This record gives sequence, C-alpha cells and structure tokens, in this order.
Amino acid sequence: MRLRRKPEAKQKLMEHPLVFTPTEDNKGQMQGQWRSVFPHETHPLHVELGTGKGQFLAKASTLRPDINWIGVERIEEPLLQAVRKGEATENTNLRYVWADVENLTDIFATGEIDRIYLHFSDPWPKKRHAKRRLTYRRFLDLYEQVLAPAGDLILKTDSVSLFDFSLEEFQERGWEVIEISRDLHHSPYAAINITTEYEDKFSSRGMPIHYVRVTPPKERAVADEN
Ligand SMILES: C[S@@+](CC[C@H](N)C(=O)[O-])C[C@H]1O[C@@H](n2cnc3c(N)ncnc32)[C@H](O)[C@@H]1O
Repeated sequence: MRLRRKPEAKQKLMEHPLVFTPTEDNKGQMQGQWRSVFPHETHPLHVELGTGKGQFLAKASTLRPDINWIGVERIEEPLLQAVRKGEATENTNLRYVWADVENLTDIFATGEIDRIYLHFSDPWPKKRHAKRRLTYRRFLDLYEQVLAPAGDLILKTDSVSLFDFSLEEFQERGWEVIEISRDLHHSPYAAINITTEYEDKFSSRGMPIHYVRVTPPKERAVADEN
C-alpha cells in the first residue's frame, strides 16, 4: 500500500500558526517584518538554515529567551517534526519558515538577521555538486545581504571536506574567521554549545565536530559568480 504522508504534512504545515510558507502571492510580505511577530521585538533575530528535525531550535529557544529564533527548512516531514518539538516548548520566541535557502532574500530584508546558523548542512561530496553546498560563494552573498552589519554566521559540521571547502569560500568572499575549532566539544566554545540531532549522532560515534564563527566583509561583496 502506498503511504500518503507527504500531502498530510504539507497541509499541516500550511495551516500551522508557527509556520510561514512563502508563495507567489505573499512574496516579500515578511521582509523586514519578522521582529513584529514576536512578543519582544527588540530581541536579536537568529536564524537556523536547514533546521531538520528541530532539536537545536527547541532547546535554544528555551535556554535563550532573550533571542528570537527562526528555523528554515525545505523538506516537509523533518520540518513538521521540528514544529511539533517547538510547539511542545510553548516558547513564544520561535517560528519556522518552510522554504529553500535559495529564496532567503525574498523572506528577509537586508540586514534583518543578527546571526545565521548552518548546522550539519548536506556536504554534497561530489565536486560537480559543489554549487549546492550551503557555503558556496553564491549562498554566502545571500547571507551577507540579510545579515546585519554586526551580524555573524556559525557553521558546525562533522564533514572535514565541507569544513575545508567552507573556509576557502569564506576567504574567497572576504569573510573573517572569529572563532574556529576542529574539535568543538573539547574546545573553550563547548560550554555554551547547544547540540543538534546530527551533532549528537556523530559525536556519539566519536567523530570530532568542526566549528567556525565568521563575520561578513565590512565592504559589501559584489555577486560576480554563480
Ligand atoms: C543533514 S540535515 C541536518 C539537520 C539539522 N540541522 C541537524 O544538525 O540535525 C540538513 C538539513 O538541511 C535541509 N536543507 C538542505 N538544503 C536546504 C536548502 N537549500 N533549503 C532549506 N533546507 C535545506 C535538509 O532538508 C535537511 O533537513
């Protein structure tokens, strides 16, 4: 018998009060408006791209009520799980966007985000798929647009090849490395670290977690390559 889970997940997400789903009809509607959906409009806005099943956001929104949190995820089923976790916290500083990171600049205004998190992004190990990696230079230029001038980006991954590639891309686009560790859980940054589902899985196998915090260039980069 064919399982029909996807349409059900879609419907639930479309109707869920914590989820914004960009469409052709509402394109640009939320740009510059995100803070106003939260009770504390002045709190910084932190956005996790590729939220998956949402463990990080559920924990982070509880531990850091002084921050407004948004998760962006393109696949319905993990997102629905994330939303259910978030809902269970009853935190009011938490929202989700059902969208592809490709469309980030249609969802957020220039300078609207204070911090971006990329947690265990798909490594796309084949060279011909390099442009799909979420730290490919074209994506960095999108992040640069939506980040506030004093904003930053945190990347965590188990993948050495994605980490090395990302460092090259950051350098290529003029981003500055502020903190870095190739073994986050045994570094000074471990004390305030909040783990994700993938992080727990990989670290339980003894794999070191790679971590970097970067800031965009002071001068805005020109998107010159796709
Ligand atoms: C390997 S999982 C990691 C999930 C979670 N961040 C964690 O650390 O447990 C990567 C997630 O990113 C999502 N993702 C990948 N590319 C994306 C894109 N372009 N836009 C939105 N989500 C994306 C995938 O659907 C998947 O849920």
